[in-house]
Parts: sequence; structure tokens; C-alpha cells
Amino acid sequence: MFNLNHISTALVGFPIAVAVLVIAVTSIFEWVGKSGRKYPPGPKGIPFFGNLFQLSKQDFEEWGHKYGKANRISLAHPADAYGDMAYLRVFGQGILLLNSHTAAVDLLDRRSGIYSDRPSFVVLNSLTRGLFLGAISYGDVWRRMRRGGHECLSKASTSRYHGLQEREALLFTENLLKDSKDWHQEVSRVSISLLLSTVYDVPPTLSMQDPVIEKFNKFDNLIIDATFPGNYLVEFFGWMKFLPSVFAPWKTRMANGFTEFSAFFERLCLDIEKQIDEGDEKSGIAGYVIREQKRLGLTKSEAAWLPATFLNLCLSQVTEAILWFFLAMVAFPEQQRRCQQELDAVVGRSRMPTVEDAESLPYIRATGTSALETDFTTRSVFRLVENMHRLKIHTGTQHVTKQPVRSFIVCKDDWYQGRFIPKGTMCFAHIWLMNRDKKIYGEDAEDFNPGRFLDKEGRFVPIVGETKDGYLESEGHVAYGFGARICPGRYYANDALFIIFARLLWTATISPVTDQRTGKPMIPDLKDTVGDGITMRPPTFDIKVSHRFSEAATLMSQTKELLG
Ligand code: HEM
Repeated sequence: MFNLNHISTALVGFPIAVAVLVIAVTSIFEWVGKSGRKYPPGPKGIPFFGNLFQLSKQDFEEWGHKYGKANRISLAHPADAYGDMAYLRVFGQGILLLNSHTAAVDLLDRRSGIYSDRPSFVVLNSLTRGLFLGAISYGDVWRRMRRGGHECLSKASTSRYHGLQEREALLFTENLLKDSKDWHQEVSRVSISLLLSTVYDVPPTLSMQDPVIEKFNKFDNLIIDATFPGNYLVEFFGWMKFLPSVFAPWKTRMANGFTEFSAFFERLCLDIEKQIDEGDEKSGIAGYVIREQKRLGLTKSEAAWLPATFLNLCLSQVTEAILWFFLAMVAFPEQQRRCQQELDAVVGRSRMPTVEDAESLPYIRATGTSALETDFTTRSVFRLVENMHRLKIHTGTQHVTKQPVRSFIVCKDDWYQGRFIPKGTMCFAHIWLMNRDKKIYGEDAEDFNPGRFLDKEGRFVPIVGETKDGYLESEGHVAYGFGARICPGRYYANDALFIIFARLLWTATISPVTDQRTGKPMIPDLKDTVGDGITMRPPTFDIKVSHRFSEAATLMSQTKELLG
């Protein structure tokens, strides 16, 4: 944990003269560096600390609007709903907030050669030694590992996971119908079960007490610890990495973590290798990577870390998307009914839906897309940057995950819209703001409205609106990021979420519980979120899950029997 007190304690330890010198030299460098160049607009900071002390006072969204306006003056398209950029500094580190699709696509997509690097987090690197795909520098190792990931998860290859996605969706539905009291726990279970099967080709995970799950949770906690903004002063003062371990205990902890988890990931892969040698097909991600290791040019460590990284990077995303979906179903029963009407009309009541039905179920696809795009999952994606607040006002438990996967480091000086963006700037895409851009989504951009993803004939349209250059293709939202680092698991995630939602709604109705005192349904506050991370989850609330029609239970059992 870290808060301003930590900074104060650390700074007080400095000999005052050295501290003054450092501040003076840094300020001079900053001033010389800035002079004569027009940087993107942003709030004025103070020498040395930059905008650090404003982070807890200013709302980033407000900055998006305020400095956006200033920027608009120089824009060729003054009608833009938001300006494109805001620029901040913290301890000399430049931070660029990208507020519009236009800027994000122009820089992160079109100039991906310059904008695809990740910040080099000292502590994270000592834990992962450059083997954690989401945080690897843009270079050869990233290319090799990313290619492996792409081959396993490209649109064309996702059909190999449909069987297991359908199986998991069925078990999930069955469990919730048996007991929905601990439905949050069941969402965590189905997510980990789905991903362990996908990555390591294992049977469904029925208990959260599984030692493999415990080990992955331990790894996740260490990643969170290593990446949480402000946890380690060394991320701001690079010279601190030369301190001996006795003054920097994280060094030993992270080095031990690397040894422990490398051995664990290698052991998992070794087991799979043996099974492949014995003639087992092992069609999961790890099996694929092991079989293709030579062709992909991966070392043994890279081949072991790649599947584990996939699991780590997607787990909380998938869990949270499902949680937001439940909130949507409870809060908007009308949308739930429309999904079920569509299921009755297209699939009927004599069989459960499959992933192949997705094309014919546009309203359900649109509902899933809405859960990703609108008030929900991505509402707090921008908390990533907001977490910089924790430098000043750290409160509560840390839930931030995978911080580095969302940010980019500019690896060459650049100019955009007449503004100078220096090499080394940390770029954050303001996904939350973009997913609410009224120019693209219309006046009801804030609402949960699956209908926005359907055309007049009721067909699913991934392009919900066009910016001046026809941007915003493919998903209809930007929850999966941009450019060369765009989420490689997006096709997989779309299918998995679709079938979980479709099978559940085909079989069951999800409703809020009734408040015993008032007799009214208890709908959680849609603005409430839990967690400090890039993605946030809704607070816990109770639900009822009941069979939608009498034959549903029998049909579900029959479908399960067919699984063998
Ligand atoms: C609801 C589901 C998901 C969401 C919302 C999501 C979102 C994201 C985002 C925003 C990024 C960063 C993109 C950027 O830097 O611009 C990312 C990266 C990544 N995601 Fe996902 N993701 C999801 C599911 C998955 C799944 C299912 C997998 C794998 C099976 C996966 C694997 C990865 C990996 C490996 C990266 C790092 C890519 C790189 O740095 O090159 N994600 N994801």
C-alpha cells in the first residue's frame, strides 16, 4: 500500500541539499525540454511534482472536456464532441490522455510503429523478466509471442473452443438454477473453469479450492502488487533500482516470484507435452504453443509463460463482463424479455442455443455488446489513469489489475495536430469517454441500449456510427483497445460471453429479490462500483434465477448427456 505519507517519509530521508538539487536540476531540464515546443494542452503543474497534487482534485473526464475545448480551436473539425488530447506531468513523466476515437485511431492504430510500446515497469519486469505478453516491450519477443497468441485466438480458430464454451455455459446455468445465493462465486468459478479449459485443455473446474487456481491467484496478486501505480517509488526514481536488496526488499520478493512461477508454468506445459507424446491431441492454447514452439521461434520459457499470461490477462475481464450483464438483466427486465422472445422465435424451446446461432440472434449479441460498451464494464476502464490518484489518496484494497496492458509509451518524438509529443510519453486511451461519445452513439450515449447495435431491419451492426474518417469499425465499441496491442482474445471473448448469456436466458429468468420491508424489487444503484482497477465490478446484490418453462430442466439434462 502506498500513500502520500510514504512519499513524505521517503523524501524526508533524503539529505535536504540533495533533494533541493534534484528538484532544481529536474525543473531546469523540464523547462529546457519544453521551451520552444507547443505541447498538447493540459492543467498547469508545479516544478518537479508536475500535476501530482491535482490528480485527486481534478476529474479526468472534466480535463477531457476542458482541454479538449482548447484543442478544438486548432482542429479541422470543430464539431468534435470532445477534444482530442490533454497533457499532464508527474515527476517529469509526460502523460497524454487520448479523449477521442480520432486521436486514438490516428496515433495508436495508424502510427502503431511509434505508439505500441509499454511502460517499462521496474518491479513488474523483475517479476516477469520480459515474458508477460501484456507488458512486453514492442519488439521481437513481443512479436513472436503475440503471433503465437494470434494463431490460437484468431477469428478463424475460435471455433475450436465452441464445444467447451457451450459446455461451460450449460454447467453455469445448471448451477445457478440449483442455487443462486452465491452467484458471484459461481461467476468466478465459470470464468476460471472456462479459461483453464481453453488454455490447458482440462475438464471443468468444479471447486475454487483447486491448488492450480490458488497458484494463479497468488500470481495475480503479485502482478497487482508490482503494477499498482504508486506502490513502488522506484517507478518514479529510476536510480533506486541500484539500491541493494536490503533497502529494496521488493527485489528479493519479485526474484523469488519469478523462480516460483516459472517453475509452475513450465511444469504445467511439461505435463501437456507428455500427454501430447502419448498421443493426446491437447487442443488448448498451451498444447498449440508447445506443438508449434519451434516454428514460432519461442524459447522454452516463452512457450511456458505465454499460455499463463493469457489466462492472467483475461480472467478478470471475463468475470467482470458477466457480472455487469447480471446487473443489466436485473435493472432492465424489458431487455431480458426481448432477448428471450428472440430465443423463442429463432431457437425454439426444443433445443439449447449454440455459438453457431449467434448470427441469427442479433438482439442477444447487441445486449452482450452493450454490457461491454455502455454504462457498465467500461464505465471504469479509465480508472487506470485515475489510479494515479492513489499517489495522493490511497484508500481501501487494491484491485487494479494488469495496469500496463492499457498504457502505451511513445517510442519516438512525434507531432500531432501541431502539438509536440515527446518520446517516452505515457499514453492512455480514455475508453470510458470514447464509449460515451454523443457524436458517435447519439444523445442517449449514456444509456444501456442494445438497440443501438441494430439496424432498421433488426440486424446486428458492429459499426454504430461513423466519425469523419469512418472509424469505429468491428466491435462497435473500444473496450478491446487499439492498434497493434488490441486485445487478441476479443473473438474468443465475444463467443464465450454470447453463449453464456444465450444459454442462461434460454433456460432461466433472472430477477431481483424483493425487499421484505417495502415489497419492492431491490435494484442496485447502477452508478455504484467496487474496486480501484481498470475494470470495476458492480457491488454484490442478490438475485433469483428460475426456470423459464417447464421442459427447460429436462432439455438441459439431455443436452448435458450428449456431452458424454
Ligand atoms: C471481456 C473480455 C475482454 C476485454 C474487455 C479485454 C480488454 C483488453 C484490453 C483493453 C487490452 C489492452 C489493449 C490495448 O492496449 O489497447 C487487452 C489486452 C490483452 N488481452 Fe484482453 N480483453 C478481454 C478478454 C481477453 C481474453 C479472453 C484473452 C485471451 C484468451 C485476452 C488476452 C489479452 C492479451 C494477451 C492482451 C495483451 C496484448 C498485448 O499487449 O499485445 N483478453 N484486453
